[in-house]
Amino acid sequence: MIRHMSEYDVIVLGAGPVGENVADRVVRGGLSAVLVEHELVGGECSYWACMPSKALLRPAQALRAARHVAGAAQAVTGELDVAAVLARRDSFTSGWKDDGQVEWVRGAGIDLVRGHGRLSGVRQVTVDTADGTATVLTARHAVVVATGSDALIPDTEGLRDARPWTSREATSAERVPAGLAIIGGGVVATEMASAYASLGSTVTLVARGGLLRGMEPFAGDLVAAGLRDQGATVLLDTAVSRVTRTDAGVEVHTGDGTVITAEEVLVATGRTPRTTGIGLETVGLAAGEWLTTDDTLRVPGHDWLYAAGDVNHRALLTHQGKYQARAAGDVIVARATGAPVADQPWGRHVATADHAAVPQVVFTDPEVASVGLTERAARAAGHDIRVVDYEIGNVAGASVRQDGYAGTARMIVDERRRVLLGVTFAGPDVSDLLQAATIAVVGEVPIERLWHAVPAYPTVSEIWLRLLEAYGR
Ligand SMILES: Cc1cc2nc3c(=O)[nH]c(=O)nc-3n(C[C@H](O)[C@H](O)[C@H](O)COP(=O)(O)OP(=O)(O)OC[C@H]3O[C@@H](n4cnc5c(N)ncnc54)[C@H](O)[C@@H]3O)c2cc1C
Ligand SMILES: NC(=O)c1ccc[n+]([C@@H]2O[C@H](COP(=O)([O-])OP(=O)(O)OC[C@H]3O[C@@H](n4cnc5c(N)ncnc54)[C@H](O)[C@@H]3O)[C@@H](O)[C@H]2O)c1
Repeated sequence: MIRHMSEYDVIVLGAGPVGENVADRVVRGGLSAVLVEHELVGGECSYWACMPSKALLRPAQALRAARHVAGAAQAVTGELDVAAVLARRDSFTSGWKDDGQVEWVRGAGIDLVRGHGRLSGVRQVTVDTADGTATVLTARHAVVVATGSDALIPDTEGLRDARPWTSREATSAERVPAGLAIIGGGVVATEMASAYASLGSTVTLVARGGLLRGMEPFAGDLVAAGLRDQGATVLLDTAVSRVTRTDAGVEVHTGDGTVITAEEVLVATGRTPRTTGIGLETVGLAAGEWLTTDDTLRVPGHDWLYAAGDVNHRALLTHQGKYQARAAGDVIVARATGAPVADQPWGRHVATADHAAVPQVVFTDPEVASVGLTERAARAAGHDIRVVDYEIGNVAGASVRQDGYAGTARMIVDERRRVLLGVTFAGPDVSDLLQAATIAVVGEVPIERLWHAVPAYPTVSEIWLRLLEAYGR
């Protein structure tokens, strides 16, 4: 039954961090916008991803930091209070209630329709609600798909029947399993291995290759060593052949005949797009695929359809999705009002950084912070590069920060243009070094000018000076 029909300038399907930001930009630009959400306003990031995962990791990181500073270490006489860690995590997810975010949406002048949204034609979305009624929304200008992604569960024998944890269960668990087997070697696997090992679980991580494969190889090596220091077992280059649930928990069988027994198994093998059941076929697009866009986040061949955030597979990160949201929201307003469109590289209406400068932090211990190209990616792209490495522990600020500081920094210099193509830091507390690197890469700051960006003494940021000295003047 059709209950209601409404018209808006812009319809945004999915009220995760990306959808919220698209709608906000649209309204700020003077157009009307409606968000359609079938679960919690705030999306994966707020309730089952970024925030709860970081909340699970931070207390142990703070404890280890104190243990690595003589004087402070003597004051640490107890262990983590697991109940307090879980309670603090719950405060970040607001107990999995979205009242606060709904209030923000209302305050921002955005309408919200709750229910499952699906395209039902050009510039039209039908929202099926729990009471069996449907609301038909039409958009004067644009529909933005910001439905995000789900955990991918591979076709490994027995895995689905074993009722594995995905990132959702790992980030929202109310108790810590005695043993946790983790399949995967990426960001979710390494972060959750660190969190659960610190919380007292016996963790076995099984990676079919190395760890953090898209990053510089030293990052994965340092993270593997860190996880082992935290008591986790890390099995590299190991395939999982079969998983079974038993009365006692789970058994994970590897290709070489090893059987790992644990209470739970976490599958952390990447993501799959939420593009099934959203009516893409009604406008000639395939369901179940990532949505391809141009740099203004518009789907080619459909001048009214945009896709932002995880669902377009450009960069599966909250901050990068929100960056896309700002470009998409603003360009929709510009196109609707006839204002000039700045779609040249690095213009206001394009997400150029998705190709050249995606910053990412892996919140393991040590942390990994990277932006731009790795050595491998730069060579594959045909750049004439020089690779400059420096041990961060040799920097005065690092030695003061932590006894026995171990970490590595690498910058990739484009030798032709003498600018940075990429930077990676791996070491304790390196996350906040990243924005300087991002500015250097995005700003294409010449090496000669970087010498004038003097890092304060004695901060870990002096790594910049050491990298420049290692490169030479
Ligand atoms: C464990 C984990 C940790 C992470 N940590 C970080 C981190 O530290 N930093 C970082 O930058 N990124 C992190 N990420 C990635 C980050 O969570 C995503 O990049 C981000 O959530 C993507 O935002 P989005 O708005 O595109 O999608 P989502 O957050 O998935 O939001 C999509 C929304 O759309 C709704 N929706 C979907 N389909 C429909 C429909 N048909 N009708 C109505 N509503 C619908 C969903 O319910 C959801 O609310 C992490 C991911 C995981 C899994
Ligand atoms: N701190 C952060 O920024 C953060 C934290 C968590 C997640 N995320 C985002 O969430 C996304 C998902 O993370 P993820 O760790 O699930 O994905 P990922 O792509 O980082 O890693 C997937 C891992 O699973 C392995 N894998 C894939 N298929 C497999 C199979 N069939 N069998 C065994 N292993 C297999 C891969 O080799 C890889 O090691 C990432 O793209 C990341 O950007 C970000």
